[in-house]
Amino acid sequence: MGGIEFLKGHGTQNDFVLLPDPAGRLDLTPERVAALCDRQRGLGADGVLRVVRASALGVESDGEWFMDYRNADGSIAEMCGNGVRVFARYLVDSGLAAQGEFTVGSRAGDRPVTVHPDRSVTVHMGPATITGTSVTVVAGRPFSGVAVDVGNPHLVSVLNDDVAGLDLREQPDFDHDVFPAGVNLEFVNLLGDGALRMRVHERGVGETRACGTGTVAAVAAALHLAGTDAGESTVDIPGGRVVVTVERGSATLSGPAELVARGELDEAWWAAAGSSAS
Ligand SMILES: N[C@@H](CCC[C@H](N)C(=O)O)C(=O)O
Repeated sequence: MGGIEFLKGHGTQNDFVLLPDPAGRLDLTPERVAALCDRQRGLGADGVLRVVRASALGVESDGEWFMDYRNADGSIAEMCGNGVRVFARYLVDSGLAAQGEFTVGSRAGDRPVTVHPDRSVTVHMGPATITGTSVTVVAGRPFSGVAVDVGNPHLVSVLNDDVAGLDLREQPDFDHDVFPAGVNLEFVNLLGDGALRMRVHERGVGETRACGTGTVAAVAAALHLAGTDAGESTVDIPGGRVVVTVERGSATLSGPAELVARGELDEAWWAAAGSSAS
């Protein structure tokens, strides 16, 4: 077997290892994902994007390519908004898709994307659905929030205090009856004129510097609390800025997507990573 190709990329500093695997041959175990994403014993990333043909997985999609997304802990998630942008960037830069509009398959369904000449990418994120309310507890402090489904689960809490003051190093508590499969937790300040500032604690990762589905959830929740279901916002996250539009039944996410490096994984490391925390 030849070496296993990888790339490293990020969207507003939500960073990913990309594994081109058109025919779906890689044995991508949770252990290998966790080892790749480990910032000491691996390459380091918030998640892995396996680039595989939808037909190779037998997945129904209008797009040729399927984003097989994994969280840093090895768990599988339905959708990753920043990941789709980086995935689309890779397809265009590698000549696997033409710049402009095309569709990427994901576990949450097809996601039409537009890759712009300035290297930014817009993703049609599907509906952001308000599903109720719940509470999260951060370092002993309860915060009520709005639950939002963006293909994956979110709980958005709007704070009066600056979100910069939150300690998100530990997993915040949440209601496991409401979120049996876990939840991404967004903490938001309203900046006026619809602009938001956000920090996020991601399911399966921990605090990250950006979360695309999280920014869509945050805007949908802010609009809901303001008594409406449509609007456009900038969202400032630690890793940069994205623009989100929400309409009834659909949302878009626009922001940068960069590729940083490409190389080959060491075969002995890959083999050992499949079985234990090497
Ligand atoms: N960073 C992503 C979301 C990745 C999945 C999430 N951690 C989950 O488990 O649902 C994004 O940009 O949307």
